[in-house]
Amino acid sequence: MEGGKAKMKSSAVTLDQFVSIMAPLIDLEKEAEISASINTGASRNLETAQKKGSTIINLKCVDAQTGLMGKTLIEFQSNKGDVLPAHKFSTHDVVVMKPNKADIGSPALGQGVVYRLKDSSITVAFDDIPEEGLNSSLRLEKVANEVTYRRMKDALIQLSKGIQRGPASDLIPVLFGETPPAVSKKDLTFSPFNSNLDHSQKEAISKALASKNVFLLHGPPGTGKTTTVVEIILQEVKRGSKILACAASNIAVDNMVERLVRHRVKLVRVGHPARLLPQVLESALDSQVLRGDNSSLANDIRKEMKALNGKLLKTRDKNTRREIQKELRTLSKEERKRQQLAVTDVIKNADVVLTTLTGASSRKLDRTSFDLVIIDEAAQALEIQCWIALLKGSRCILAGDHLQLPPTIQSAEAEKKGLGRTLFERLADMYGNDVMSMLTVQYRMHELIMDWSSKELYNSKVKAHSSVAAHMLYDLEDAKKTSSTEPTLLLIDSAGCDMEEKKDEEESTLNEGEAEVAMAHAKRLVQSGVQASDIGIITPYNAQVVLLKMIKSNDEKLKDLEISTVDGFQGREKEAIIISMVRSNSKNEVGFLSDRRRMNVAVTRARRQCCLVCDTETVSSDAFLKRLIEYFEEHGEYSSASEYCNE
Ligand SMILES: Nc1ncnc2c1ncn2[C@@H]1O[C@H](COP(=O)(O)OP(=O)(O)OP(=O)(O)O)[C@@H](O)[C@H]1O
Repeated sequence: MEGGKAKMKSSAVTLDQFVSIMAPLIDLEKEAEISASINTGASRNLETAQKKGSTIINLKCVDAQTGLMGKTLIEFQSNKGDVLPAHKFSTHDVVVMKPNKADIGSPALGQGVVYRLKDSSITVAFDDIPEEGLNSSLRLEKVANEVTYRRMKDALIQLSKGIQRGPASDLIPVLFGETPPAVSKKDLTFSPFNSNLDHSQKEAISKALASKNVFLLHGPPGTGKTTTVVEIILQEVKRGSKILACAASNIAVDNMVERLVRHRVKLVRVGHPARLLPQVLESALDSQVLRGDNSSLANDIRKEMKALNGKLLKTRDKNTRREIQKELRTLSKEERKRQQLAVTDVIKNADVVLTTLTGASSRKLDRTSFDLVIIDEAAQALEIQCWIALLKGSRCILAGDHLQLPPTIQSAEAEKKGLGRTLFERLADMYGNDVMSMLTVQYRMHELIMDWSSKELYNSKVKAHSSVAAHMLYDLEDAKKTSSTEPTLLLIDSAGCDMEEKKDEEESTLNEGEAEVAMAHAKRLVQSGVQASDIGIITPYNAQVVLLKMIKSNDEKLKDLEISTVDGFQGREKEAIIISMVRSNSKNEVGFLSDRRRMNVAVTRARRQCCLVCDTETVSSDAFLKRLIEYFEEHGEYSSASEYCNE
C-alpha cells in the first residue's frame, strides 16, 4: 500500500488543475478541427480542400432509398466510377452536400450523417430527401462537429462547480486522488451467465463487483474484454443496479447492445438511427418510444388537433374560433407532455441505457442517474469525454488497454499539453493494481504472434488459449499448405532492393515497391485458397493506404481484401495481416513507427499469420523495432522483397 500511496502523489491531478488545463486544450482541438474543414482561410480552394481530405469533389448520386426511421440513404460514387480519392471521412461524420462547382460557403442542398463507406462509394443518411440537384455533379464537405466540443465544455463547467449533490459527488474525489478507492468486504462469489469464462475473467469480474467506486478492466488484444464487460453488466442487473454503458465509438456501443440483447436484458440504445448498426435498431430509443402507450396517445392527440385545425379554417364566428384555439393550445401541451413521458418511460424502465460518451449528454437523460457507469474502450476516449458520462453515476468501471493506441488528437499542441492523456491511464498510474485487473488469456492469435507483444508490453503475462495457440492459416477451409500459407510469422525484407519511400503532396509517406510486394503476397495467399476477405493489409501511412487501394482496384480476385491504416484497424482482426511499414531512407528515419502502441496494435490484428514488409536496415535504427525484426527473424520465415517483384 505504501508504494500505492507514493505513486498516487506523483501522478495525481487536482480537480481544479484538471479544469484549468483542459479548458484551453478543448478550444485548441476544436480550432484544429475547424481549420481542417473547408470554410476557413486554410483551404479556400476546392482542390486544396480535397487534398486535405475534408471534401470529396466530382461525385454523382447513384442510388437513393428511404428507410431507417424516416431517413433517406443516398449513395455517391466518383463521376469516373473509380476509387474515391484519399479522404478523412468516417462513418457517422456530419457532412453537407453541395453542387460540385458551388462557391465555398454557399448553402448546402442537404445535411446528413455518413452511413456507409466503401473504397469507391460513400452513403449518407439525410433527414429529408434533397428536392433538387441530385442529377448533377456534387461534392460532400465534412462539417466540424462543434456539438461534441460544447458537450465537453459543459461537462468541464459542471465539474468545476464541484456539483456536490450530483450522483457523482462521492466518485469525483476518488478519481482525483482526494479519497482512496473502497472495496466491499462481502463475499462476492457469483454464478456466471457465461459458462466459458476463464480464470482471469472471473477474477476480474469478482473485483469489479466488489469495487465501491472505481475499477479498471485491463484487456490486452483478444482477451475477451467485451465478453467480460457483458458479464459484469449481467451480474449488476441481477443485483438490481441501473447502468449507463458507454464507449467512445458507436460501433463499440452497438457491440455491447448486440451481446446483451441475447440475454433479454431490459435495455435502450440512445443515439441517431443513422449511427446505429441495422441489427440494433429494434433496441433504439426512437423505435421503443414509437411502440409505447404514451406515444400512441400523442398520436391520437395529433389526429384530434388536425381535425380541430380543419374546423378552425371553416369557422367565421369569433367566439367559436377562440374556443377552438384554446382547445388546440391545451391539446398541444398535452401532446408534448405525452411525447416526453413516452421517452421518460422507456428510459425509466430500462435496466441498461447504452450510448456513446458524447450521447450521454442527451437531454433525454437529464434527470436520470445511474448506480454504475461502464465505459468500454476507455483507453481510446479523452478523459473529458468520459466525464460526460461519469457525472451521471456513483460508481464506474472502465475497460480498455492503454498499451494500444490512444484517441486521435488533431491539434499537435493540445496533444503535447496532455489532452490525449486518458483517464484509464491516469488511474492506472495513480492506483495501479489496487483498482485494476488484467485479462491474461487471449482467444485470437497463434502463440508466436502473441508472444512478441506479451513480452514487450505485458510482462509476458498474456498466454494464447489452446483453441488458437497453434492454429495455422492452412487449417482454414479451402486453404492449401503452401510456402505462402505455412509461416505464422513472415518477414519480407526490402533492404537493398531499391524500394525507397516517397512523400505525396500532403507530405504523407508512401512506398511503391513495398505496396507491390504486399499485394503480391496477398495474391499468393488467395492463390493458395485463402479468402480475400480473411486478409488485411495495414500500414501506418494514409498515402500508402490510397496507393494500395489503387493497385487493388485492378484485381477482381482481391475485391474483398481490406486495406486500412493501423489506427483505423484497432479493435478488428483478420486471419492474415500484412503490415507495410513504408519507411525506407538513408537517414534511417522511422517517424511514428516507433510508437510501441502502434506496432502492438498492428501485429495483434493477425489471427494465424502476420507478415511484415519493411526495410530492415531503416527500421532497425530504432531499438524497439529492431527487437521486433529480430523476433521475426528468429521465429519466422525470411524472404527478400526481390522474390516478389514483377508478379
Ligand atoms: N472465456 C472465453 N472462452 C472462449 N472464447 C472467448 C472467451 N472470452 C472471449 N472469447 C472470444 O474471444 C474473442 C474476443 O472477445 P471480445 O470481443 O470480448 O474481446 P475484446 O478483448 O473486446 O477484443 P479486442 O481485442 O478487439 O478489444 C471473441 O470471439 C470471444 O467470443
